[in-house]
Amino acid sequence: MKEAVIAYDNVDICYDGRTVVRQATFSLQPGEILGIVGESGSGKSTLLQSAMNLLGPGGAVTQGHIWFQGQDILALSDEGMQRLCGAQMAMVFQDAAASLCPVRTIGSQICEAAAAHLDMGKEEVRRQTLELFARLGFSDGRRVWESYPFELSGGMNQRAALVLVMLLKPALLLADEPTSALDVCAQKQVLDELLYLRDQYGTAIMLVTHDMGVVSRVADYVLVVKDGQIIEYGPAKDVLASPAQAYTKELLAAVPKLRRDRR
Ligand SMILES: Nc1ncnc2c1ncn2[C@@H]1O[C@H](COP(=O)(O)OP(=O)(O)OP(=O)(O)O)[C@@H](O)[C@H]1O
Repeated sequence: MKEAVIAYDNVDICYDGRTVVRQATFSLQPGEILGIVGESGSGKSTLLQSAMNLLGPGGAVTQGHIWFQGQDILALSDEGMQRLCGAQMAMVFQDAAASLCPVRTIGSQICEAAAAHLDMGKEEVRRQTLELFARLGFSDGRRVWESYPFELSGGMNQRAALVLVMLLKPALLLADEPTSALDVCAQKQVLDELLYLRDQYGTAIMLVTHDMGVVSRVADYVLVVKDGQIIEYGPAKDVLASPAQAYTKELLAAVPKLRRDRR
């Protein structure tokens, strides 16, 4: 078995002394997509944020280890963490525009992020980005490159954020509800981009979502969190076909018809 891209080993996470995630243990191999589901406040985002040391001042991992490609990330210095973030571990959020700078074009933001992590000139970054835009079916890639985030739809901003991730080719993408704010059409395009990222670059993806339909479409494994505890974890096809926990059945009951039409 290959080394895990990321492995949580008996992890507890607290905010201001209150434990909100308990004994989390799971791992992802290269190219695997893990769907993380559970009701609001169950600890899904906290799990993602802990991998990037983004818990904020009141938050801390108080027990266990998080291993990234064999390195104990909780023991990394700030510089060590900064080297990992972006180049090897990237994150996308529900509101892509909010994570982009409002007063700079998509193109200049892609160039800046690429300059921080890639040995590539601006012209080459532009060429590769426009090539990816074209391959991913953007109808007018040049316009997107020259646009400010507010000039684009939420779906287009999310897709552009994922193209930046594709340039960086990280080993791990943390995706926090990347499709929740989008209409059905944009949702499909973003899911297709996640699959493209995984298939082309072998990126493993931790995907937080409320939507079991999204899980059924792209996830290889599913992790169900309730009140900070993992209550079910296994191959998506098994968990979706015969959930062991009543709570998972309830989540599934909210989806009228599940389709795994891409796999
Ligand atoms: N910065 C913070 N400070 C204090 N408590 C926090 C902080 N962030 C999250 N929490 C608490 O931690 C628990 C888990 O929150 P988290 O955001 O991880 O849940 P979630 O499953 O991602 O919810 P949602 O689906 O609504 O985004 C909640 O009780 C929440 O109130």
